[in-house]
Amino acid sequence: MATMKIGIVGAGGVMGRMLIQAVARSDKTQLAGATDRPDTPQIGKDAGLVAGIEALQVPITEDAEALFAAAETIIDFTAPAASLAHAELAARHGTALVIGTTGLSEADRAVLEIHAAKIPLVFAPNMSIGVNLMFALTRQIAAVLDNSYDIEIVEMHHRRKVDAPSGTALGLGEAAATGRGVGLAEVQQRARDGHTGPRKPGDIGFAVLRGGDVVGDHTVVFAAEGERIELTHKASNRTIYADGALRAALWTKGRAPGLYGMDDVLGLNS
Ligand SMILES: NC(=O)C1=CN([C@@H]2O[C@H](COP(=O)(O)OP(=O)(O)OC[C@H]3O[C@@H](n4cnc5c(N)ncnc54)[C@H](OP(=O)(O)O)[C@@H]3O)[C@@H](O)[C@H]2O)C=CC1
Ligand SMILES: O=C(O)C1=N[C@H](C(=O)O)C[C@H](O)C1
Repeated sequence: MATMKIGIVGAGGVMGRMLIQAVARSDKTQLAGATDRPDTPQIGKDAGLVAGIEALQVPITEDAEALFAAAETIIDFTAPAASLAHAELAARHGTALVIGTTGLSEADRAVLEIHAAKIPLVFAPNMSIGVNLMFALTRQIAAVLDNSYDIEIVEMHHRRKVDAPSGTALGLGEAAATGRGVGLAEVQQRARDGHTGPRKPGDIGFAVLRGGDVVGDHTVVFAAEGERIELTHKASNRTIYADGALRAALWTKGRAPGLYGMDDVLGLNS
């Protein structure tokens, strides 16, 4: 069976290195190339050595144009502006794209939608199986419980994380709002401070913690008078994200253009 040629952008990042390891580990994929931001010390180094494995004879370059021309599918865990630039390149080259970057605005998502008219593009704030099941469970529970159950979403991540709430927390908020048949924008409480007054029925609240090396913890709380349901996911290893992204990349083969999520990849919609 022919292996899929995968390109990794943001190759020197924490997830970039995990993705290089995952591509090298799989017998279904080969590393077509790897890029990072110009001026980073990783440029010119071997992608395998940067990822902490054996040399792969693939240097990390700053030439994204060449990478998008050479690869069948690109995996991007970088930063919002970089992911938008990569989506434009992917659409121009007809290269499938998997984006795990979080912190994109509504306007950014609309831009992805435009590029996805030309290529299969999988975009998901969390590539793990567990969290994607938790999205579905959150939607189901929220559809059953009325506003006497207050929904709060708590997340904790490592001290390096730059966006808040996490993309996953916002995804859980979307799932809860969808279950309740409301728009998240109308009911979200992204932060509380000072004399806030009592909680409004129907609000969906967020609380964010940052510290140490926490990979990613998420809890959805449904709290009523007399009882509380809590759904919790704790990531202890980033391979769940890298393996999920690789699964998404393989899934794009022969797929029609469009903007897809991990629920499509995992068959959670059928
Ligand atoms: N969907 C999911 O399952 C998951 C999503 N994430 C998300 O992935 C993203 C990355 O996370 P993480 O790996 O921890 O972050 P890092 O900061 O470690 O890595 C990001 C990498 O992208 C590089 N980069 C930035 N701009 C560009 C550019 N224009 N071209 C090429 N490379 C660029 C950075 O370079 P430099 O350092 O020089 O700026 C860095 O190497 C975050 O948004 C995070 O929330 C993380 C885990 C799971
Ligand atoms: O930055 C991270 O590390 C993570 N980001 C994603 C998010 O914002 O939800 C996914 C995961 O929680 C790890």
